[in-house]
Amino acid sequence: MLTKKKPYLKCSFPVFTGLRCYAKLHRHYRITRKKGQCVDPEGISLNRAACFLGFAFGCGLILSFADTTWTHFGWYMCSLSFFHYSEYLVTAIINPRSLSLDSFLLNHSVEYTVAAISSWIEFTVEKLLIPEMKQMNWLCLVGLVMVLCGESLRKAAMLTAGSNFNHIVQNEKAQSHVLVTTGVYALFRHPSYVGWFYWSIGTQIMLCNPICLLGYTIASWRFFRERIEEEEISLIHFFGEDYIEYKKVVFTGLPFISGIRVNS
Ligand SMILES: C[S@@+](CC[C@H](N)C(=O)[O-])C[C@H]1O[C@@H](n2cnc3c(N)ncnc32)[C@H](O)[C@@H]1O
Repeated sequence: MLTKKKPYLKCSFPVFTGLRCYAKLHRHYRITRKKGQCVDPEGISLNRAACFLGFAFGCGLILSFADTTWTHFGWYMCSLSFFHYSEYLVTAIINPRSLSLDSFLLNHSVEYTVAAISSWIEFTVEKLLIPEMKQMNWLCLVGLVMVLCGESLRKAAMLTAGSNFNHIVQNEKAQSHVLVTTGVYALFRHPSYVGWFYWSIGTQIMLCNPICLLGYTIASWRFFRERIEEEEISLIHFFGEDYIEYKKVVFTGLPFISGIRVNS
């Protein structure tokens, strides 16, 4: 008799592939060390990070399609792992010279890690105590749309800025650095920050996490306000009048953030 395959079993492919890659890599690393050969720690860490993200994405897919009440957490796992993986991938396309393990943005800051862990704790505690709170499908869908739009805007900004985009704000102008004012940069002065801001809030709406939603909104708003001011000092220093003119006509894109004040 033919038995129907469970749909979520199809999604287990990335999980097993991720695990197999990780195991192979670990074996290779042990053998190389045993033989006293030179190992490339950065390369090993890169592969580990990529395998880990593939594994997390696969687990997220399984949860999303399985018959469970953890579906929205599955969406969240897919969004988070895709975001970090694609940060590395797009950096590899636009600015390979700056590519490193940090391009995954996994070790962004202690605050970022604490924020992520807090959201997992809030989700689990509320799910156990008030399970119906986590079943507001329409709200989770709003969060998912915010995540998808935020992600697309951020990646569009990175692709538009090309080699002028760097995860580390530059204080010295490279010869090749030019001012970008087209595409999504004609809509917002800081499109990648706008995308990241709404993406991070969207993840908490998707998880129906009221405490983290408030915390994420305040913390990321403050973070981007400071970062934009710092970045604009450098940009004015690099591009002078051209940036001041650009600043006059294009809004930052973030609510109540106007960037550095310029006395004219
Ligand atoms: C992480 S990227 C963020 C770019 C921009 N703030 C955004 O949100 O899309 C930071 C780097 O982009 C550069 N940058 C920011 N705006 C730029 C623009 N309009 N044209 C060229 N480079 C820019 C800065 O010099 C900095 O090194």
